[in-house]
Amino acid sequence: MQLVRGLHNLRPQHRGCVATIGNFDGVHRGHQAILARLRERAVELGLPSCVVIFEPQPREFFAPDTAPARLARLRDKLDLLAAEGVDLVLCLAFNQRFSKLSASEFVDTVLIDGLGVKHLEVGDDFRFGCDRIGDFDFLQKVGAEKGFTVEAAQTVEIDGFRVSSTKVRTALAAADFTLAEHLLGRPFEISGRVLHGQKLARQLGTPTANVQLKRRRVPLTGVYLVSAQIDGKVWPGVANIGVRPSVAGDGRPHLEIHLLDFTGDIYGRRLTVVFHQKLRDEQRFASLEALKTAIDADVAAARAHWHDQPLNFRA
Ligand SMILES: Cc1cc2nc3c(=O)[nH]c(=O)nc-3n(C[C@H](O)[C@H](O)[C@H](O)COP(=O)(O)O)c2cc1C
Ligand SMILES: Nc1ncnc2c1ncn2[C@@H]1O[C@H](COP(=O)(O)OP(=O)(O)OP(=O)(O)O)[C@@H](O)[C@H]1O
Repeated sequence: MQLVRGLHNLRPQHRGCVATIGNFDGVHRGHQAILARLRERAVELGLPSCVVIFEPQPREFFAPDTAPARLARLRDKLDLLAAEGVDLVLCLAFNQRFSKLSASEFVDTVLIDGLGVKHLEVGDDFRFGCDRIGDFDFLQKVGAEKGFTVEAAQTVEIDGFRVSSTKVRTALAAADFTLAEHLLGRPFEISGRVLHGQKLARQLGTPTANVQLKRRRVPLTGVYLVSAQIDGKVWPGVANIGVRPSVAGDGRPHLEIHLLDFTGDIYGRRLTVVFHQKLRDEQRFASLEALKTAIDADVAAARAHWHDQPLNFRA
């Protein structure tokens, strides 16, 4: 899969494709259904498939303080799109100028002049352009004039509600990992590189791996039973994700994992953390001793859980 950043980096060989547009945060089962259709159309027409995404996502541009947390990093999104058989990702900078494009200008600039789109696949509720008039009917009309076809994918529902990134966030906030997995079509996970922490954890008696989080907002906080994959091997553990109110922090969220009975050095390595169950909310403790007592209890709870339910027997 090829990644092209910005219209100016498109080359003549990128013209003529089947495309879809959206945030694709989490690449959930609704997204997967659209991507399957995209793949089918690409094969039928003998053209490459292209997904147009935005960085930042439009809501992050318009309302940076209230935009929801991302479910996945850009890098994860690209990996997931590649796994869905996408040939090309066009990543457009959503900036002031871009936000002012009308639906017609968007079609001309991106779809016609940029990509030479022959077929467009969209969700039934898809809308775009500063005037928000860029919906399915509009696209069909313009497509007929400018020489591309448009198809609206049927809404993917699970248990009677539409699958959406928003719904996955709600499931995560409620620590409903079974529902999140159902919506995503895979368990919810966060991956990142292991960084050096403040080395306080050792003092607290519980060594932790600090996983780099690049964003200021996370879709879940608290203490969780987790499993972590390192170099293809899976370890049971317990993790805290949050701002660590008991220690002078930088106000940014941190993900710290204590892997049970693990002793290796994993600084700099990539860790993938799967969340299984919430133990408690993150708390502000008055002293390090109180924090240590709570963490010891979390580790004991994790030990008991993973003893009763070893990882390889988990459904
Ligand atoms: C299982 C577990 C639970 C934790 N719970 C909390 C908590 O409730 N409140 C808090 O402020 N920090 C909590 N922490 C984070 C600790 O404050 C953190 O591990 C400690 O500051 C060490 O940081 P360092 O690795 O950067 O040295 C928790 C950590 C772990 C591993
Ligand atoms: N459940 C679904 N069924 C069919 N199409 C969907 C579904 N969810 C999203 N899509 C479509 O996938 C494309 C990308 O969706 P996008 O990521 O922008 O929205 P979303 O998943 O609904 O997220 P949010 O909850 O943030 O609105 C759009 O064309 C959208 O209409």
